[in-house]
Amino acid sequence: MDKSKKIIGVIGGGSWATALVKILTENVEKVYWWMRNEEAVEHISKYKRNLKYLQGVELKTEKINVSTDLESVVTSSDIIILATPSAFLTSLFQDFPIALFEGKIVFSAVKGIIPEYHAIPARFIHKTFNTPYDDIGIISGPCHAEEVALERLSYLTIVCQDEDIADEMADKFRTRFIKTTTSDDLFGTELSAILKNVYAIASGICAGLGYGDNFQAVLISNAIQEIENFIDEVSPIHRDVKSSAYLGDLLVTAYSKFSRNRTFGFMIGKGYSVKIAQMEMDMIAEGYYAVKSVMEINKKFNVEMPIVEAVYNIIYERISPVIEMKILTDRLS
Ligand SMILES: NC(=O)C1=CN([C@@H]2O[C@H](COP(=O)(O)OP(=O)(O)OC[C@H]3O[C@@H](n4cnc5c(N)ncnc54)[C@H](O)[C@@H]3O)[C@@H](O)[C@H]2O)C=CC1
Ligand SMILES: O=C(CO)COP(=O)(O)O
Repeated sequence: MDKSKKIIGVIGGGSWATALVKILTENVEKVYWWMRNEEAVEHISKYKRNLKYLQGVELKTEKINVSTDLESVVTSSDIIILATPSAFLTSLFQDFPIALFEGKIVFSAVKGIIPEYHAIPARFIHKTFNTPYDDIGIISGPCHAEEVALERLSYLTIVCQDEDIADEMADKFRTRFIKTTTSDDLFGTELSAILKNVYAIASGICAGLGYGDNFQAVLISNAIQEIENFIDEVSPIHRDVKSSAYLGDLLVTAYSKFSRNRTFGFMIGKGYSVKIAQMEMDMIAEGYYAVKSVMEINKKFNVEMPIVEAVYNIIYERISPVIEMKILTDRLS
């Protein structure tokens, strides 16, 4: 098939899916787009805007085929991009005729762990759709949907072990406000993108507790070391964690006012309960689920991860953030 003719389908109706559709319609003639909410579909068709997410973005609806029919979006597309929060993936595909995924390339833009299996999206895709790892890709940052909406210059890292597929997707996402780089580090990039959400929660908690910039710098320096130690242990290949997909994504999430994970952590640092913080945000902080799964996965690898442990203890063991962060300060260097 002519590379440029491959049709893309985006699965998800939130901010990130909306941003990805916006970018794609700069380059391609047709994008299929699935979302759950019929009202949101009608709103897009009528007003060219997503009802609840990135409402400021005027979408090129003449290029978008949006619907709530998941089977038809998958069937119509050659490349499927998953862009829902990780916690909804299992139920979404529970009764789906998996054979429809045969021969499809599947990308994940999800930065979370599927909680039921403690599985990263690449593994979920491989196991659920029988997609070979060479046909699985990752779209990573550093990139916040809100800045894409504003067309502020952003960089995406497109990851696939098959170099041709990575190049092809990088072409489709390159626009006047998006630069793209490629990588073949499927597992390392994905794990790093998941872990940085936990560190962004830690950063938010510390900011909420009143720790200053000096401490934040130490926290994030230690965080990138935890990331490096963990991903090198789980997926030992040569990589440079100073690259944007690792360190850059950590920095943007830990410091940006747009980060849901940081905001969630900030509220906890300010004394909100986990439940109230989640209700207040009305958006998903992936790190909430990820920290539990990382603790579980790490039982096998035994990497020293004091920041992950601190966030877990605060969120799941209900240990006071003041006490837990005080203990953490003695474990950082
Ligand atoms: N927003 C961003 O800047 C970026 C987000 N991501 C990742 O993209 C993924 C999606 O995040 P966002 O779009 O930002 O989330 P969001 O919080 O903006 O939207 C959540 C979406 O989940 C949907 N949803 C809620 N309950 C559902 C259910 N039971 N079943 C199916 N869908 C349900 C909502 O309708 C909405 O479409 C996450 O893994 C996130 O880490 C990755 C890079 C950037
Ligand atoms: O992954 C992101 C930026 O690269 C988005 O992070 P948040 O989910 O914390 O907003």
